[in-house]
Amino acid sequence: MAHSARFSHAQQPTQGDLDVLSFLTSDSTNLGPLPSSPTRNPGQLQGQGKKALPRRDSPMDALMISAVIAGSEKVSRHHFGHGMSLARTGAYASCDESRPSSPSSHSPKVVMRSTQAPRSERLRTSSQSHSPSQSTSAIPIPSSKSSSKSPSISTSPLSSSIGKDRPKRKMSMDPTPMSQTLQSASPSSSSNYFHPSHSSLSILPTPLVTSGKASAGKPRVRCMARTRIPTPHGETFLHIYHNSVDTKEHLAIVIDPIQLDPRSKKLAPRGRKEIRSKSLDEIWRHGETEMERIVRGAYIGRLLPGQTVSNPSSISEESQNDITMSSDEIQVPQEQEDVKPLVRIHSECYTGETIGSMRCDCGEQLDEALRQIALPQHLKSQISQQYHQQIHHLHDIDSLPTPDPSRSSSPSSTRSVPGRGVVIYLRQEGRGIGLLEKIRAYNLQDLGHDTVTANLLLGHGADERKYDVAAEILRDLDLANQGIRLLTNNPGKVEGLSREGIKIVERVGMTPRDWKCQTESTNLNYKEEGDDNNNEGEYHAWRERRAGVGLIGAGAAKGAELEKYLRTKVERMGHMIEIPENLDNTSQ
Ligand SMILES: Nc1nc2c(ncn2[C@@H]2O[C@H](COP(=O)(O)OP(=O)(O)OP(=O)(O)O)[C@@H](O)[C@H]2O)c(=O)[nH]1
Repeated sequence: MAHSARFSHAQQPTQGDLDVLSFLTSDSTNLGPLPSSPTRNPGQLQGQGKKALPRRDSPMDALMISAVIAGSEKVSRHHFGHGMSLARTGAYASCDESRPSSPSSHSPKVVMRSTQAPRSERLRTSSQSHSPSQSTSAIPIPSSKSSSKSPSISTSPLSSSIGKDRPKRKMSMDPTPMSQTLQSASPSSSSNYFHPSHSSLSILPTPLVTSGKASAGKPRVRCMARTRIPTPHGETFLHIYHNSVDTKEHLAIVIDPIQLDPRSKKLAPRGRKEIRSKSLDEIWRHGETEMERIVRGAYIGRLLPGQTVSNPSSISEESQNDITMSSDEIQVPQEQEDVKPLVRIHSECYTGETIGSMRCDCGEQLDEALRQIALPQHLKSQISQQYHQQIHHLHDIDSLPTPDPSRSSSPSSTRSVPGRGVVIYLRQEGRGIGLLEKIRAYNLQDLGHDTVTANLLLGHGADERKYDVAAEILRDLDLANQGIRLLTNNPGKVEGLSREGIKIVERVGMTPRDWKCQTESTNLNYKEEGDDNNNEGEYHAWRERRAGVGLIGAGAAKGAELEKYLRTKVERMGHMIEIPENLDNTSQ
């Protein structure tokens, strides 16, 4: 493809272009550090010609090339080809011309040059041309006239400013867009509820919330939204966090049944506080509407059609207890201390969690963490006979998940209370090196290296994760000081969180299910010899679960909400699937 226009004289390749050019045309057997002379004149390059520069198609390490390209913020993949031609023509030449097989590469007469500036430059030009405060003429646009001149080495600062002043991309933590959008949103509004064209009223400057005492250098976090998610382990609240150090959306999956289930509320020890986000619940701006609060999830209890929202900040701890007690027909025992929330700091693992990779047990661990957090806990208590009778009326004890046996003691001195806690899901894929690098590490592992060596061979640390954001999220959920039980086998996590000021009262270990299976299996063999009450059922249940380790719940998704979701797909979106007859009339 030939470009009809040429660059003006005023344009000049950037240092990044020159770095890549120099690297790619250097002796491929000597892949040393990149040349970095800033004063090099592109004209010299042109003059050096083929004598000084080896062929571009000499064997090169593709990995190194991509590393160089990725490392230079001024170079895009499109420059790769253009840069080759620069060596001969001093301009951005067409891709065709840069091919060694191209006739033009042997004929100095045919010189085709691209007028295409780097993409970032084009974007900048375009955004400036749309900006009312900037004249579009401030950016020289290559004209077809000037391009006819030769030689066409540019002298203008074509991309000299690219990347220099560009602010680092940060994820927005400003609630303004949502507020603006919803500011004028009201059910009576005839226009589109969520359309950004809604005029905005003045938005108060909302300083980014740092939960708790902020000290210099600590990341700041804000919960942007939360919503209720039903899972096989019970209902959860998924919280989406933004922060001031990276652009990742870290998550908090809160299990706290007292927020949704009145029975759990009655069973919970008095004084138990709901696990809520301070930054989400606070008032984001004067005059924020009920709908804004509902949409971001700053409501209390369960949303129901047509419901209005109550303001969490207006409900004190005392009045929450009053709510519990006033609706109580039973006298809940007075415990000395509630069981501490169970917390798991989980690092993202696409392969383990999404495609059920059995290279790791991450998917299973996520599932197991949610399962354990949801388990009722045993609390030491003075339980009266009367309480026992009342509690059996209150709910069907057998329908609850089995309490965690590791926490049980004599039934006469304990009672079952709803489990609670949170999984902080950090987007630190591959122990912080990212998915791409983890995949490369897997290939090294296939060659016989272990996970640590594979990381090191790729130039990474064995574990590059940090826990400062997790600590701030815990602080935002008011779990930093009251003491948590941490679900992990990793001493680095205990140390990392403690260093960030999180009070850990207990470490709860996680045994891989397969190892548990093997234990069960041994027990099974032993019991099979003479004991009828063997654990065969349980053993097979464990085995079954291995089939879906990447799924939360490790089994089939089901429930009324799923049925409604499927029914809508069939009835409203034309999905080609038959609703089973027995569901046809029941789940409307
Ligand atoms: N680099 C690398 N990361 C891996 C590999 N396998 C799993 N991971 C990542 O490791 C993280 C999980 O960390 P682990 O060290 O397995 O376990 P942990 O969370 O530190 O420890 P526990 O709390 O005891 O589970 C996730 O981010 C996974 O993506 C691997 O082979 N190489």
